[in-house]
Amino acid sequence: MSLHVKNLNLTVADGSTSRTLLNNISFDVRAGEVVGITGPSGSGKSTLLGVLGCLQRADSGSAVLGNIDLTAATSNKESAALRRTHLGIVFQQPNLLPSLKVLDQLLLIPRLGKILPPSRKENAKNTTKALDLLGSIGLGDLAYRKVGELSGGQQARVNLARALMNSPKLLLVDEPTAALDQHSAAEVTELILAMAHHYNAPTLYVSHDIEQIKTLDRQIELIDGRVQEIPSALIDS
Ligand SMILES: Nc1ncnc2c1ncn2[C@@H]1O[C@H](COP(=O)(O)OP(=O)(O)OP(=O)(O)O)[C@@H](O)[C@H]1O
Repeated sequence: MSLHVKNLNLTVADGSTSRTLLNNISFDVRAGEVVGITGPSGSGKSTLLGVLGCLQRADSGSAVLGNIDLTAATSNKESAALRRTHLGIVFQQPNLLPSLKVLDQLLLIPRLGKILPPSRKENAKNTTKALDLLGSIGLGDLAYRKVGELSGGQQARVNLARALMNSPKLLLVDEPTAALDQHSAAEVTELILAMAHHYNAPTLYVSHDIEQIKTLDRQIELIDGRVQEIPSALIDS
């Protein structure tokens, strides 16, 4: 399914005046397409991801994923349910639990929002899924290692695998490579592209790292909360 963002606006109070963070933002992302979002610091990139990730509400406009309106949630509970069922979010700070094994870190995801522990059958199914996922991102051998013992690049992969545990229909990625060297950054970006294509999930990838952004399917620039789309010919030059 594709993402259609239409006329998103968000203005917040800023002392005695107000500040427009999102200014009539409209764009589409096709299923499986990875769109890089660049722009100066403070231009609204993380705010946009926050609105699409149901972490923040826009004042007006819509973001429709397939036939699901991500901006329609009216309570935190509804927003959390949308995130659990439809969204994969990769934050810059993974906030992984260092003492947990990699596999157990992933198995926390299907438990979110549930009171009862999973049945034996559910647990077996989730474990198979998590191990498959870890295998597909090159961490199969580390499933039983503690997260805190992994390198930064490996933790970034766990962060991605965790976001994919619910087979998201939209993937939102905020500065996934900021703490990585160029080699690890390129590997993580390649994986994000591969996974977005594999899950056919429209993906937004916010970054200041122009080397990584250049490898994505398309690029959008935000300036003062407004979209400026860059034609691919310019990205190549
Ligand atoms: N709730 C809020 N109230 C007031 N100002 C806010 C609020 N949320 C964000 N801002 C401000 O809005 C601007 C946009 O923030 P945002 O984090 O979206 O920018 P960004 O483009 O992601 O920046 P960076 O590249 O530095 O991460 C910033 O100046 C920020 O301080």
